[in-house]
Amino acid sequence: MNSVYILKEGAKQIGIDLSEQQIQQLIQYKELLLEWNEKINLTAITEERDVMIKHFLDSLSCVKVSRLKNGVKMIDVGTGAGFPGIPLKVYYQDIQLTLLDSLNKRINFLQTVCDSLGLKAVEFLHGRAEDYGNHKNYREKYDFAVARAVAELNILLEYCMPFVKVGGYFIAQKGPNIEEEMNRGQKAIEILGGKLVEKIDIPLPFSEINHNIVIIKKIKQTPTKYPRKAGTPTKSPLI
Ligand SMILES: C[S@@+](CC[C@H](N)C(=O)[O-])C[C@H]1O[C@@H](n2cnc3c(N)ncnc32)[C@H](O)[C@@H]1O
Repeated sequence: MNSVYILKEGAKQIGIDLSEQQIQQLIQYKELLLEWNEKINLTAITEERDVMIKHFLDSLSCVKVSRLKNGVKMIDVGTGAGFPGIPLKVYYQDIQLTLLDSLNKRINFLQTVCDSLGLKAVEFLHGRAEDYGNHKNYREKYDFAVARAVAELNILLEYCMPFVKVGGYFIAQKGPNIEEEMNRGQKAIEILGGKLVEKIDIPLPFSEINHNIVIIKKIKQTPTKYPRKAGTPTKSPLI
């Protein structure tokens, strides 16, 4: 199976159609990812097939969140090499996207990708979620915060909920078997002004693995003492 086939068919399995242009943008992204990965550490996934499935299709599975649509303002917290933010931007060309990561080399890579793919309305932030979450230009300014593979839910909630407007959503992309992690996150959801909406169990195309998407709605403002200073959410997670 070649990459184009995997993307086209995998997208159909998720329930979306990718245009020729979107396929070409993702192929170009894959080329840049593998090229830059030889110089800076971006991903441990280097087989083309795995990049298509475990990075691109997995990121695109967020489209299962019915509230996500063109026009929204979204921040991807701890985006790394751009997941899930960039594949979502390729699909919903009109979202206003902010990509945040604490590693500057990754931010440089993301700027190159967005320039090369012609993706507009993307903002790049280098720094820690705990610092930007307290900044007036970013706090409670987003319809959606998304994050994949950054931290356990109770820590991740403290990174992400401060960015979300009241009435907006936090989407956490998680692996299989997350019941315990969700139990440990209950308290943090409440403290930070959230309400669990649903957990969607999603089969990853061409794979045996099921992934989960946890959707949390922000129902009231996050108390101003959160996020605590950089490093504290990891050292003493809310429980
Ligand atoms: C394991 S990588 C995952 C990257 C990407 N989301 C993915 O799914 O492939 C975690 C990323 O989160 C970033 N990160 C971790 N803690 C962070 C924080 N407190 N603020 C901003 N970025 C953070 C790291 O620099 C790293 O790039």
